[in-house]
Amino acid sequence: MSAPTEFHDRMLSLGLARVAEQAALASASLIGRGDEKAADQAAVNAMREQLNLLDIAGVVVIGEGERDEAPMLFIGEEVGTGNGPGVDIALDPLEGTTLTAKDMPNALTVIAMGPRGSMLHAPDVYMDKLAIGPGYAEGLVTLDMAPAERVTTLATARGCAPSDITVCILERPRHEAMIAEVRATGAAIRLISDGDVAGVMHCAESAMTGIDMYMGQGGAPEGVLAAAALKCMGGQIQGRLLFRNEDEKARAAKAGVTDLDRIYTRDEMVTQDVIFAATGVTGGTLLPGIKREPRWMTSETLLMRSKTGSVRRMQYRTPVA
Ligand SMILES: O=P(O)(O)OC[C@H]1O[C@](O)(COP(=O)(O)O)[C@@H](O)[C@@H]1O
Ligand SMILES: [Mn+2]
Repeated sequence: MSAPTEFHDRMLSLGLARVAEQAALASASLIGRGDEKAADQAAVNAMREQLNLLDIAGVVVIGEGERDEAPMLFIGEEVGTGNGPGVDIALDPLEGTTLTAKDMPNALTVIAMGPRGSMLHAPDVYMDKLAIGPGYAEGLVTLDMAPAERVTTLATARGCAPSDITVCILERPRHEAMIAEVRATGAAIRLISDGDVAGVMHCAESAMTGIDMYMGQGGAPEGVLAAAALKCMGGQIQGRLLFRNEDEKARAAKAGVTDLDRIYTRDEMVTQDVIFAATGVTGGTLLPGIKREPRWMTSETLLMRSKTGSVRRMQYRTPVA
């Protein structure tokens, strides 16, 4: 028998799915109610409660923020019973709080777990991201390329025209120039209002989602979570932290990040094998949302392991009390 402190990813994966599931079910009654904070809080509470049932000595490395701003699931919080392997946890209890409040597609609950030291301790700043799906040469497209070059390079590798490529981008004023440049190549753009973890994951399932590439600036924590997802699903992501002021640089220093200009690859953001779970809150391209019926609630969860590349879709149904 191996040591109890080893990271048993097979055994822990069902527990992780339960954490994502319960967070999603808890926020279900707040879908479309216009209250982002309440929806987020419900997911946070449920996620924390479930995490604390797991036999792990977990530390939140990507969480709700720093201790002084987040009372629960703050960065550095210890979770789990303490009886079990030491693990790092990255989570976003409700990725797409606004999507949930407005009942718009692709809100997810997201959690990843790996051995201690397996994930980049990204501070809560922005990150410039670029992602493509599996099957391409490593480093085919890079953040150093201009947006148009990324598109034409991907099209050439795929043997298609740029007009056959669809790029997913967050609709923000800061992306106006990027959007114009990508459009000038002839490529299509799927603009999303929120939810770039899902945006990146869409690249790994382009046949299902129609998305070939993701680019633009979003949350750094979401970048690490997306890297964990792609490590399981296949596909590439690069990220570069962005700092708007000295305070943000100080946060990076506090998190142990010293090289501020570095471009991180997927395997530099997530350096060891991880497990990843995401449950659909509102219905989307990758996952259906929570279904509420008079007697039942039903959820669907993607549960994935990077070690094997296995992807499970788990439907869960529970009676409504
Ligand atoms: O809204 P901003 O400041 O552009 O930030 C973008 C980030 O916010 C989100 O759209 C939503 O995140 P939350 O729902 O967790 O707040 C992320 O997917 C994305 O990375
Ligand atoms: Mn988020």
